[in-house]
Amino acid sequence: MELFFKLKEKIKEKEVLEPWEMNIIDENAEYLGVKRIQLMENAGRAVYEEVKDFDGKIFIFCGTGNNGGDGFVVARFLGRGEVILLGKESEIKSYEARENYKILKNLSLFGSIKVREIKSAKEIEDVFQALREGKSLVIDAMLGTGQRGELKEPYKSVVEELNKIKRENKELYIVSVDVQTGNLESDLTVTFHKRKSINKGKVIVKDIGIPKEAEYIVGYGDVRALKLVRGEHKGKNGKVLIVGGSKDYYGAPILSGLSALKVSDLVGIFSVDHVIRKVNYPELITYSVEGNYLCLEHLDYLLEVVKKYDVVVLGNGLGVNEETKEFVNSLLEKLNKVVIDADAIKLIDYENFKFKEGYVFTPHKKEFEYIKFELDELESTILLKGKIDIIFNNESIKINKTGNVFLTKGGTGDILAGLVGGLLTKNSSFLSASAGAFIVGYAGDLLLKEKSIYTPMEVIEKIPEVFKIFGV
Ligand SMILES: NC(=O)C1=CN([C@@H]2O[C@H](COP(=O)(O)OP(=O)(O)OC[C@H]3O[C@@H](n4cnc5c(N)ncnc54)[C@H](O)[C@@H]3O)[C@@H](O)[C@H]2O)[C@@H](O)CC1
Ligand SMILES: [K+]
Repeated sequence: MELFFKLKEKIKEKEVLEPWEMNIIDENAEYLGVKRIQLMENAGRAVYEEVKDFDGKIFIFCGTGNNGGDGFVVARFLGRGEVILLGKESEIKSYEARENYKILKNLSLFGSIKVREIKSAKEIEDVFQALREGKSLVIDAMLGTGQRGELKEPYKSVVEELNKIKRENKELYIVSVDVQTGNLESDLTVTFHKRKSINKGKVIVKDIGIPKEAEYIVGYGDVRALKLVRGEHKGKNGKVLIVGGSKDYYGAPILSGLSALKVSDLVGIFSVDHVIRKVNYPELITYSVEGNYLCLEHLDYLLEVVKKYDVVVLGNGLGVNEETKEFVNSLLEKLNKVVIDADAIKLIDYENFKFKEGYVFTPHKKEFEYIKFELDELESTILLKGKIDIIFNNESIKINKTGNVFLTKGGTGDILAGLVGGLLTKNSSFLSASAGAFIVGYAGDLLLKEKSIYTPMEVIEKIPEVFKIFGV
């Protein structure tokens, strides 16, 4: 942890977050044990505090996601107003939002709070009419950080109509919860934790009890943020080429390859024939060259093969010969997306090396000492493996605490490198490294609950279960 604190001090804290980054932080706050319903309560209350003195009509427009959930809480605190749910109760997505909606329905018996469910904007012409005249407040709890792409109906028409009315009636105030829905022209946005990149106009940032630590821990938020196609639609993931192995080591590249297969459509292994002869998995495509170690004379063929792949995983079982060193350095000059593991880390000529953004280094403590870098120029991501893994680059840093002592055995590093390679085909270096470390550690933790000893192959076979647990 000492190194983590040292690095963290030098990496500038983010002032503004992308919506997807905030989604990860929300989920990782939950991973740390902060209940989502607590955060929703605080979020709703924070908005209420800003609007409680309003003395006109109040309409609370709520979506079926958690932004809508915040809106339900605002309504409860206000104790009055008309809640318009853009959808049906059965479409409310989370347990937390549903619970808060149920409360409103109970309260609506007493009449101060009204609740309506709509399918289309046409059904609330009377509401729009009421908004055209006199003083009123609209709480926009339609969509939050989960909104993607163009607005769909009924959101699109509701936002268009509200914008139109807003231009006609100067006494209509619109307050957005967390972020504006689409291009809604709100007067104020009350956002949570930190400012979001999509916030526009006047913004107030409110603390809702998300701990700062949630920004620095890897959790299932990272796993769920992955772009990864699973199940029957598989075929849209990437292609990974494992480059490693030598006359002395053949197991390492095979483990990397089998692990990469769990998240990729196609995995190839490029190695010396001694290794390729041992690959008896038909799922792995093989490219064989003569010799004991990979060296410069194999480079032209490799560069031809590489064209068919998205990511290279380089290093496992390569050996540390002088001729392999030239091979590694010449190869890296030509490649942009590479997981650099094991021996490759030791072979890089750091004096003449560019830390490209698409590189992920996966050293353990000893290998880490070889890497010579200036932190502010470090565009590549380093995943330093240990009891607690540290994942960092010049912009971000996190720690991962999944995993147990049995994962320090041979083989696990190869599995991690292969998995990160598979993820890197479609995801950023930092997210691939973070989620990869979490998944392999978690797979090991699941196994440890079942038995006292387990093998690397069992870790690989556990990977799909980890995805299933976290709904990926
Ligand atoms: N996750 C958490 O821990 C917390 C979340 N909070 C609130 O939850 C919000 C995020 O919640 P969600 O992730 O549920 O996201 P949203 O509330 O933004 O809802 C996302 C849903 O809306 C739909 N949608 C997405 N894009 C759309 C589009 N273009 N047109 C129409 N519908 C669209 C999709 O069905 C998607 O599932 C935050 O902005 C914040 O307000 C707060 O309650 C604080 C705690
Ligand atoms: K909103």
